[in-house]
Amino acid sequence: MPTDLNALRLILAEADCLASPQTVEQALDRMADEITTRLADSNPLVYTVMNGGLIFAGRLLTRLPFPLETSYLHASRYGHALQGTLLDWRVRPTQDLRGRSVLVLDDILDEGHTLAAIVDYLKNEGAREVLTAVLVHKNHTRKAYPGMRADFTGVDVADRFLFGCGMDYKGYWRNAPGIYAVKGL
Ligand SMILES: O=P(O)(O)OC[C@H]1O[C@H](OP(=O)(O)OP(=O)(O)O)[C@H](O)[C@@H]1O
Ligand code: HPA
Repeated sequence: MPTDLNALRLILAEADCLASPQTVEQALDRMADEITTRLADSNPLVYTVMNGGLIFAGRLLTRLPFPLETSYLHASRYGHALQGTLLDWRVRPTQDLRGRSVLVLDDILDEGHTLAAIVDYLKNEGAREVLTAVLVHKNHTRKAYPGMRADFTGVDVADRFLFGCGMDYKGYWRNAPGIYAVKGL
């Protein structure tokens, strides 16, 4: 079936904006300051979690004024679905992690199973410390463990289905510049 582009345009037009592009910019500036304070002298290896972390990482990394290395990994639990299932590792890290400080960047901590599995994996590979940064923390009590939070968070938002700034609605609108909730979801 051909993609219904007008239906996709309507999704954005009717969505609730939970964080404006300006709010996102301010959150990125604050996160960059916090991460710089914590990691400027640690020579970190910074992993972007594909695909959702791509836009967040691109916007954050140029704000970090210290030496670091970048790489990516790909783990997916949702595909284009609105609910998560088992984590599917598509690209695992290949670098030597022994003794390294590692920072993981992703768009959202929703239930947290994705980040929890990635952190476990990186620690098992010998990382000295693994820190996490997400643009969005979704407020609810269904986390992988009670009280789970990333080390660095951009904005806390309501328990809705979100898109924009890397988060997709059925594969679309990762490119939307703010953080939006689908009407009725
Ligand atoms: O906290 P959780 O409930 O585990 O969900 C968060 C994860 O879900 C999304 O990835 P997704 O599986 O949709 O893959 P994608 O990044 O390729 O869209 C998002 O980018 C996070 O990685
Ligand atoms: O609310 C969401 N939107 C898009 N992708 C996601 N992955 C986990 N939660 C979400």
